[in-house]
Amino acid sequence: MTAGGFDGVERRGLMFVLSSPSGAGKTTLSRLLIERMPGLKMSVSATTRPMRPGEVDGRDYFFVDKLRFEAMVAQGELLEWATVFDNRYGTPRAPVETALSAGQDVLFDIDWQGTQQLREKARADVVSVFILPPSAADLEKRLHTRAQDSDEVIRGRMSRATHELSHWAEYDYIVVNQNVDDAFAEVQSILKAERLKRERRTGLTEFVRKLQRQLEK
Ligand SMILES: Nc1nc2c(ncn2[C@@H]2O[C@H](COP(=O)(O)OP(=O)(O)O)[C@@H](O)[C@H]2O)c(=O)[nH]1
Ligand SMILES: Nc1ncnc2c1ncn2[C@@H]1O[C@H](COP(=O)(O)OP(=O)(O)O)[C@@H](O)[C@H]1O
Repeated sequence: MTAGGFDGVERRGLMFVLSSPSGAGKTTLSRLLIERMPGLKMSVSATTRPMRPGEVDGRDYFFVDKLRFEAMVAQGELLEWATVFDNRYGTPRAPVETALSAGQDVLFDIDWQGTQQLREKARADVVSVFILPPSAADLEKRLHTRAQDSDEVIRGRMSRATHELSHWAEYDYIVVNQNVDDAFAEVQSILKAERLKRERRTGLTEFVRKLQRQLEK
């Protein structure tokens, strides 16, 4: 898992995880990150939930039926998986491994159960961010303005928010998404700083040795 650093120092790729109660803004922030941060690739999950208007199969999710999902689990094709809102969600393993070994970082929009599983598998390579809404009223308003779920589904998502929220302390960073631009700038700073962590920069010894040789001349 060696990535070419932007400054010429080799480093390991990282797994950048965003989680939040539904409606807090993970999808919005993920899209901005993918658009604006070179070297970052989205992990597209498989799900058994129905497609929402505007979603595209293979871009937003791989929409599969229960049988196909079970087969993916049985064949070890998923890096992690969980049941959320009575639907199954899971991360296909192969694209993540390919991206990391090609020197890219991978972005995950997954829940706390998936984050725990990734952490168990690759603690040193996981950087996790929990996104909070500014208030419960804002969260509900956002779920309504997204206008993609029925009132009943929205009620379900609101009541699950309390449970999701209870996992905030398991995350490395907490960002309050009041204003999208500010929240994006914060998430972007986290990624930029994490890319510079010494332990991840496997090429540092060689880089510094080269500098020393140049200085000794
Ligand atoms: N563990 C796990 N959770 C996932 C995965 N994909 C999506 N999720 C989570 O499932 C939850 C529901 O996602 P979704 O139905 O798209 O609704 P959203 O919360 O409005 O984005 C969110 O908390 C996602 O982060 C996955 O591959 N694994
Ligand atoms: N800071 C914000 N202020 C106002 N609306 C927002 C903000 N961030 C996201 N939204 C809107 O809230 C809704 C839910 O956001 P989304 O990114 O789909 O959340 P999640 O992926 O966490 O469920 C969307 O309609 C989105 O445009």
